[in-house]
Amino acid sequence: MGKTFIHASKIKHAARKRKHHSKYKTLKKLIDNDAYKIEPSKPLHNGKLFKYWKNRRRLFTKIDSASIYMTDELWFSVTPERIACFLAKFVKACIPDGERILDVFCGGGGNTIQFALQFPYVYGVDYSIEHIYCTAKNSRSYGVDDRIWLKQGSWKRLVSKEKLSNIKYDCVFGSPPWGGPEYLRSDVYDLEQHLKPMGITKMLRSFLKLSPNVIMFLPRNSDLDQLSRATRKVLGPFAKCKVLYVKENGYMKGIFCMWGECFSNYEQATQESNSTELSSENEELPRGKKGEPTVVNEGKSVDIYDING
Ligand SMILES: C[S@@+](CC[C@H](N)C(=O)[O-])C[C@H]1O[C@@H](n2cnc3c(N)ncnc32)[C@H](O)[C@@H]1O
Repeated sequence: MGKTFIHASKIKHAARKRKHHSKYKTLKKLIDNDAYKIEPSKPLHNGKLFKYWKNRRRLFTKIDSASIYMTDELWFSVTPERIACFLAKFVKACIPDGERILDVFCGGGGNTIQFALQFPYVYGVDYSIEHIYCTAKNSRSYGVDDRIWLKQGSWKRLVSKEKLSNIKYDCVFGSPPWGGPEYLRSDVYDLEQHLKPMGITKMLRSFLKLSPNVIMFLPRNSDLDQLSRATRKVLGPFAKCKVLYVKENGYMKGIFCMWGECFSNYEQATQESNSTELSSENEELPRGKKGEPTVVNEGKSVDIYDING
């Protein structure tokens, strides 16, 4: 299954087998030292991360009952569990027969794990071997490491070398780096300049090489006009991007941007994707009517959901 990937439940074996390769040497060291394991009751040494640590149970609800592994970067990068769970159920509702999901920047496995709870084959890519290790460990704690395959590598390189195209993915998801917590410094987030490792147009093009169904998790202050332009440039003048503003506990967490026919009529899917109450609000809706996914211009439509938690 996915020759270029390592099965998450076999990373120890892979690290031992390829121990002469530098990245596997690092992986072996991490495994041997049980590195990055969180002691949930002990505040972190790094004071700057305290506010993230205080919210640790939002990131992984199993943090008190199972072993969770996090690097410093992951504290502010992992998708909170309720949001990741909502998205995974949403994708399942939109693509009920789907089997294979690719999570391009898998980080600590926040999204990968929730996808694996819904789909039988989930592939995670990240250029940090530490994060690949954390995803493997965390997925084990959630009992889904048998459904996850991982690959370390730079997204640009993997796509240009066509290293991932031997698998037919039903959906490609990515939560790319937003450039750290500073992403809110300006009113509008420039999706061409500040998104890593490439701007929105190139990123969309690269995702679409692998599946017609694409989702990205982007900053809440993303420039929607850039999103429209990228959509039309890559997919043609009549193409649409659905934008779902996601709130947790009344706080706007980010936006899910979706391309692909299966995401066009998602009213039904949002109802199916969340077992708790989902409410739509219009207070921060940029333009459009309450509760309706409204086309606000040629390139995008906007909706807003509050995941009560
Ligand atoms: C926002 S985090 C993803 C968090 C993840 N969704 C989760 O819930 O744990 C972004 C990830 O992208 C990875 N990354 C950054 N640049 C990359 C690149 N060029 N290729 C692959 N991964 C990259 C980082 O190592 C980081 O783990």
